[in-house]
Amino acid sequence: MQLQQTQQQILTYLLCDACPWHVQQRPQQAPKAHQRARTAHRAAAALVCNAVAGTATQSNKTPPGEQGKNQDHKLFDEAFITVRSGNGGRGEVAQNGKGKMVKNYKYKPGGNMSKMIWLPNGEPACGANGADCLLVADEGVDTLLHLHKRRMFAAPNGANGNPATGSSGPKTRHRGRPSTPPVIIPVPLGTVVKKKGTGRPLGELVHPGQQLLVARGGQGGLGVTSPAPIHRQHSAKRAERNEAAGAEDIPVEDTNWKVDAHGAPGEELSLHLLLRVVADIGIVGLPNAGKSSLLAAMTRAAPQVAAYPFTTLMPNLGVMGAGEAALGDAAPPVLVDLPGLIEGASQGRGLGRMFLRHLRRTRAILHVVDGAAEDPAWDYWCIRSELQLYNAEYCQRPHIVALNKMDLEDAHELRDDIHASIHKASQRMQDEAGDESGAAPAPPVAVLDVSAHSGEGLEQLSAAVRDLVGFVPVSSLLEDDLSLITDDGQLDW
Ligand SMILES: Nc1nc2c(ncn2[C@@H]2O[C@H](COP(=O)(O)OP(=O)(O)OP(=O)(O)O)[C@@H](O)[C@H]2O)c(=O)[nH]1
Ligand SMILES: [Mg+2]
Repeated sequence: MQLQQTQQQILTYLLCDACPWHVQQRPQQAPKAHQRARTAHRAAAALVCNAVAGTATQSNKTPPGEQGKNQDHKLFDEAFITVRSGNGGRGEVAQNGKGKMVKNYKYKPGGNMSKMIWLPNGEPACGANGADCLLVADEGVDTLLHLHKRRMFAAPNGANGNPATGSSGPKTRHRGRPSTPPVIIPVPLGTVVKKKGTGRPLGELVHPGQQLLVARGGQGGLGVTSPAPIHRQHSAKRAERNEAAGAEDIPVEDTNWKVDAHGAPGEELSLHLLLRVVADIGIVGLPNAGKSSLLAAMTRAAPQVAAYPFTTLMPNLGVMGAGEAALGDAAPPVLVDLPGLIEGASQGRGLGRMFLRHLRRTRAILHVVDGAAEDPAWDYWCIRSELQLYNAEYCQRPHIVALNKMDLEDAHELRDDIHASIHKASQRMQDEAGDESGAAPAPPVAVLDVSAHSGEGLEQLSAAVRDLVGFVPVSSLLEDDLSLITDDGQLDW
């Protein structure tokens, strides 16, 4: 209280006319300069007050509550970058069609070879095409975070046709247009690329190794030869004739042939990249239900696990059966562990809406419920309602309920009751949706007792997940289903 009063007194003094600094900084003639000085003076006053109060001045850019916090979870699925492809290299400009006399390095005294030989000029060399900029779907990249560190990607220019004109490219001549290696920007699977500003979708990368050419390198210039000297003689003679006849000669110099040697410029554009994770199964549940623990137990993924809510802040991907012998022809199911959802998630509470959109490309859902919670059926109902509110289609996808932490005694004893109440909650949701004549949410395909710690029920769960993935026909997983870009070129977000 005392401190606040002192602060207030200092501020009042510094802003009043009695403050000598303030009076000095008040020139009568320049109102704008005075305004600037006054703003600076106020800032200085606030600084002094804060220094007296012992509080550090906080940057305006970061909200006070978020200082020092890791903001990766807000940035991982969106990035803005600028790409620039290389300019085409200059084509070689040969000065005349004649060759030149050069030393014959095979000459030997006493032999029948001449010391100098005539070397005809070769075809002038073309410039190389500028390098392209490509986005490539890379399985080793999970997020767009790396694109926040580097936002500008400029590809190198093509080499000039004539190595003597300072080009750093290939030194071979007359061998066609050499190519310049492209700049490759790795992005995670499921990245949608839009043009910044217009929002026009340029494409999306959903399959490993898929490439999207976002900026094409400029074409290299052509190798050209200057017009033969005879043409120059003609124009000189014409000028002489005109002069003798007293007519004005307008020299017409044809320089167009040089234009062909110029390389085309590259292009530059700004891109908006958005990520929607590509996975077969989305793992959802309340915080601390054991979603990450189950992912770690079922796959080789090593997500962070801790006994506090919101340990997971970004989706974690895991591949079931990675490294095991190939299971027939079917691709191993990919699981994505999403951050915990809470009541009101569909309205944006917790990390809600930020992550619910990552279920967009999943085929089925693994709903993890903490079996040792106070009311597991309510937990189940709460998350199902949020999914229904966010996107009713999510609730129509097939889902498995994994009752986790069944190694704990409380949960084990009540398992039958929990099963019954979960089925009841599911039935209630279907009835409610039926009353409102909306699309009915699907009942659970299976309710399984598991424990990520003891390993109980994990085999059955893995088998059920595989069956579930097989249950959605592979043909429906073709590009059309994964694509967020509709046939008329719009983004179905
Ligand atoms: N006893 C027991 N504890 C478990 C089991 N599975 C997870 N836990 C514990 O539950 C706590 C939460 O586990 P997490 O896997 O981090 O839970 P989560 O659902 O990913 O949590 P968030 O990422 O915060 O949403 C940790 O302390 C785990 O050790 C289980 O099967 N049995
Ligand atoms: Mg987690």
